[in-house]
Amino acid sequence: MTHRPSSIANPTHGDNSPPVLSTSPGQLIVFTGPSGVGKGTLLRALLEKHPELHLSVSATTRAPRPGEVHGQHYYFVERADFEQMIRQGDLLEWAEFAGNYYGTPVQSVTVPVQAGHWVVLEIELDGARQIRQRFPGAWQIFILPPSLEELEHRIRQRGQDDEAAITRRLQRAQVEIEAAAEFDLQIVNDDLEVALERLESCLFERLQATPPH
Ligand SMILES: Nc1nc2c(ncn2[C@@H]2O[C@H](COP(=O)(O)OP(=O)(O)O)[C@@H](O)[C@H]2O)c(=O)[nH]1
Ligand SMILES: Nc1ncnc2c1ncn2[C@@H]1O[C@H](COP(=O)(O)OP(=O)(O)O)[C@@H](O)[C@H]1O
Repeated sequence: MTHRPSSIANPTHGDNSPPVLSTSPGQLIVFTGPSGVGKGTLLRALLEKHPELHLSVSATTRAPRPGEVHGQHYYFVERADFEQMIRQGDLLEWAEFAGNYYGTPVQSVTVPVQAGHWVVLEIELDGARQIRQRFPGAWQIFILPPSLEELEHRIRQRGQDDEAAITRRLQRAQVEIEAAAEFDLQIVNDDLEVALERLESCLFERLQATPPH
């Protein structure tokens, strides 16, 4: 467990509840699921078909992977800067995952949602729980792997993480999967096309009533 400065409050750790916020006139959609399950792959395919969806860019202290671009995949920041963002209230939610901080900048959500857009967050379990408290109107989707063996296979064949990072991700995966029932919708990402079709149909059926601007 990484040292957490005592002045940094995290809503999932029993601190004062932050104010409840509205997703109107837009929509807020949260994607959660264990590392390696295929969230990024599914989201890329969804956004290609539906460029009207806005993907929120998170801040992280993780080092960039080859090909990752600052401001596009993540805002890559130092730990001290991230902790300052927390203190300043610049993050809607944040969590530590596999030894690094991850968080959603307030502006990445409030500006497009207030402009009437549909905003997608791809975040881990602690963060999804914080968003559920702050935005009761958000729609939360959990992506499941067909099995833990297939999940490990996908993380390994992606070839992006060292052995220690893989172990931390797999340990956390079991905890996250146990929380899947908390979410509004669960989708098993076995066959990618089937999962994408289910995601698309559920998403647009559910959100049709308020189309994006
Ligand atoms: N709470 C929170 N989690 C995030 C955020 N951005 C990314 N994550 C999650 O952090 C975890 C690790 O992400 P990453 O290092 O990119 O690894 P990957 O999911 O294995 O590709 C994943 O579960 C992401 O969904 C964020 O802004 N807040
Ligand atoms: N349905 C699927 N079947 C087989 N492999 C998949 C499927 N979905 C994703 N993958 C692969 O699994 C690996 C992890 O996917 P990724 O999207 O990076 O996961 P996440 O964003 O959840 O960490 C990638 O190599 C990706 O190509």
